[in-house]
Amino acid sequence: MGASRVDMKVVLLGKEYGGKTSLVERYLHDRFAGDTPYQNVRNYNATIGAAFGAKKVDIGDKVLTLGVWDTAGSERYEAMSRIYYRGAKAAIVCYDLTDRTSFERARFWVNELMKNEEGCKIYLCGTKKDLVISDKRTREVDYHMTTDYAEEIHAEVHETSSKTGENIFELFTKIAKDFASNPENIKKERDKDKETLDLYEDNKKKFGCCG
Ligand SMILES: Nc1nc2c(ncn2[C@@H]2O[C@H](COP(=O)(O)OP(=O)(O)OP(=O)(O)O)[C@@H](O)[C@H]2O)c(=O)[nH]1
Repeated sequence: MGASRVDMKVVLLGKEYGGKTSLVERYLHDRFAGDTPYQNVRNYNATIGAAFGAKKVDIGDKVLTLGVWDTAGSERYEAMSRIYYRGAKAAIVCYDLTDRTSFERARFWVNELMKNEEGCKIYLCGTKKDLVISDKRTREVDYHMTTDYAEEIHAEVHETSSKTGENIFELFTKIAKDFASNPENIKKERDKDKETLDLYEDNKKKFGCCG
């Protein structure tokens, strides 16, 4: 595997202020910007356009490189987010457990994906779990409602906290394992490797060298 190759594309979608960037930051860099004083409800760093990061995941018998696209939740960037989910093998559709309306937005993205991106596996992700554990009254999205919906759309539900790190590593590892266990993906990987090898052999024959 080439050093810079990404094995699978993962995209994050969901309402603004829903916790996508924090999830990615916790996963890629093990940090939480919400701890800094300038981060508050009125003045958080909203994503503009989209951001990209990559990380290697060891899933036991192999190591995969995940390319993670964090999209902007603002509806102003909706058209742009559509560009970013193209070709994604997994989508983490985020909703904020303390904001009922964010689940409506999650349903919107699920419909989009089901219509346009057949090969993309959907992971529903309820964010900010620490807030609903410390103060149960703040929960606005019922867990059983989300699992019923997930069953309907053949997705799964993960509830995470970027503040504490709960379930985040597990979520991305599950995504990588699901990808690797799908024979379709393995076949595509083999075809890709074969193409590279064929090109290498062709070049060797043509130029008598190996580039
Ligand atoms: N307590 C707590 N706060 C969180 C958590 N995740 C995110 N936040 C806070 O929620 C706010 C929004 O988080 P972001 O990660 O920027 O949300 P986003 O979905 O990327 O927002 P957009 O860029 O607008 O799409 C920030 O103030 C975060 O600090 C969490 O797990 N727990």
